[in-house]
Amino acid sequence: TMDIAKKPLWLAYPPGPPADPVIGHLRIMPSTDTAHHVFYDWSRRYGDVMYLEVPGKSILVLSSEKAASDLLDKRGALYSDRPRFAIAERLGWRRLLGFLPLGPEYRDARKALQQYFDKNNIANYRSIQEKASITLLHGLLRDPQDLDQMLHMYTSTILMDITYGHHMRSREDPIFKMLERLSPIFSACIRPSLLDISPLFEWLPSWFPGAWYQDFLKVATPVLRPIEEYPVSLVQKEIACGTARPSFVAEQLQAFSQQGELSSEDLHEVGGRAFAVTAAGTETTWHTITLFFACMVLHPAVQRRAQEEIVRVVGEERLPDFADRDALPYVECVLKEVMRWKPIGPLGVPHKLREDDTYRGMWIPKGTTVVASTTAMCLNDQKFHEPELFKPERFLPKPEGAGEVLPANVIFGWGRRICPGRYLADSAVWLAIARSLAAVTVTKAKDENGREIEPELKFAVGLTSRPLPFPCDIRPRSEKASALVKKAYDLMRVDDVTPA
Ligand code: HEM
Repeated sequence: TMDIAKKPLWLAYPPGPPADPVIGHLRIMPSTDTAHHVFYDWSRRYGDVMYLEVPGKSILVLSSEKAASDLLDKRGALYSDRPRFAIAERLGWRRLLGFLPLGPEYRDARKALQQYFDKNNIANYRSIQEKASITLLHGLLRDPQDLDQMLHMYTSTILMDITYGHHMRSREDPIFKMLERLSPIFSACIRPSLLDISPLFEWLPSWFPGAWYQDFLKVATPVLRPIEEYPVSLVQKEIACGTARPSFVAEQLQAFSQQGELSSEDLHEVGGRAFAVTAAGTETTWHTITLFFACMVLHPAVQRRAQEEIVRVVGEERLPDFADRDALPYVECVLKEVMRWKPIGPLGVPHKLREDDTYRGMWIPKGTTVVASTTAMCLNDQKFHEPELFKPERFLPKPEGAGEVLPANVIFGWGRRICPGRYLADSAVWLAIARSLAAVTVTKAKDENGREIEPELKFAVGLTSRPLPFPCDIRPRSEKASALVKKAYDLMRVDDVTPA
């Protein structure tokens, strides 16, 4: 009501679907797993700046790059706050960078992460990624049916090493076991609940309709404590023994201890910053690579063309490396198209508006949740021809391709909140893609009668859209390729057991 009082009479709210009195769009508000599609459909009717209201919340949905950049980039000082994520808060995740409201705590944590994962620092993490990629390829050749878990292992290995200096050697690693239990928790974290409307609903019994979160919180909370605290405690011990490897946490602990004895508050802060990396980086990167494999199963001609490019440019005596990247334009197109075709962050992460604002003569009240729809931007037929189709050539320059462009913002977000892990994500995904193309060929699996199984791609959608495991057949691309992988793997194991 305060908002209405302040709104000048001559300004209207942005358009949106018809609303009911009092409850606004509550009856038609889509569930989390369909919201990206429904918002996209609505945007075709009501435009790229849409306004929705439910009790306790107003939502602005931006469906074009122009609107997202005008507001989230150019007016970043106004549009970079975060709405509250009630479930995440109850889990003790209030401090995670991605969920933190603006303020000194956010500013310091953002700065630390941004520096560590800065474009110029990413080169330092190449050998970590290369080793993880060898383990991945070796695994693909040995246990091809475990694709999904191996890809999770690949991104976890990289992030655990960079963040904690922790070497994950096997899937039995206690930290990997903890990470595996996190996935279902992440997806529940942003499910709308009565808690979004009022914290008073905290006292509802779990049998009450809509109070699903009570049972969930009971199960999830004990899973989370150790994953935030245990890896940091390992680094502390290693620092004490002088065996700590360089890592984000080691650096942070050192920085904090320069200001005096480490307090438990400091440890909590470092733990939170580190866990923010795990939480935001592991699954997103993993799901992107899973989606790549799905695309290759569905589009054998694309896979063949990318493999031919690699053989032509890199040869068969070695695996592709970061230095080859610029010489592999088609592989680059494949990576982009995987990110565009079914974006794994279908609605990005919502921002929040700090002050009343106006845009194109429309009124947007303070406190509005602002969603930049990645899905709508990726499906924009003004920018992408036949946007529903998986067509990497669209990104090749004309006349060979369509000369289309995928701005990094669309995938990695906007303004001050843009993903600080985007350079690492990009290089980890590229390496997995390029090396997998070099080492293996994926095809449709066959049933017992030898008939090909058409994989049906399904997604579990929360904050991210996770491609569910699908049947496929993974084989060495050639004898030579598999020998290369085996040799690299054996060399790495020798290095691993040889004292430095
Ligand atoms: C393909 C993989 C990835 C995708 C698609 C992705 C995408 C995103 C998006 C869309 C956002 C929200 C930006 C906004 O609010 O406008 C975000 C935030 C974030 N990402 Fe990523 N990300 C990926 C990988 C990573 C990695 C590897 C890391 C860690 C090194 C990371 C760390 C973060 C953090 C900490 C935030 C919160 C930033 C903030 O609120 O200030 N992400 N990411």
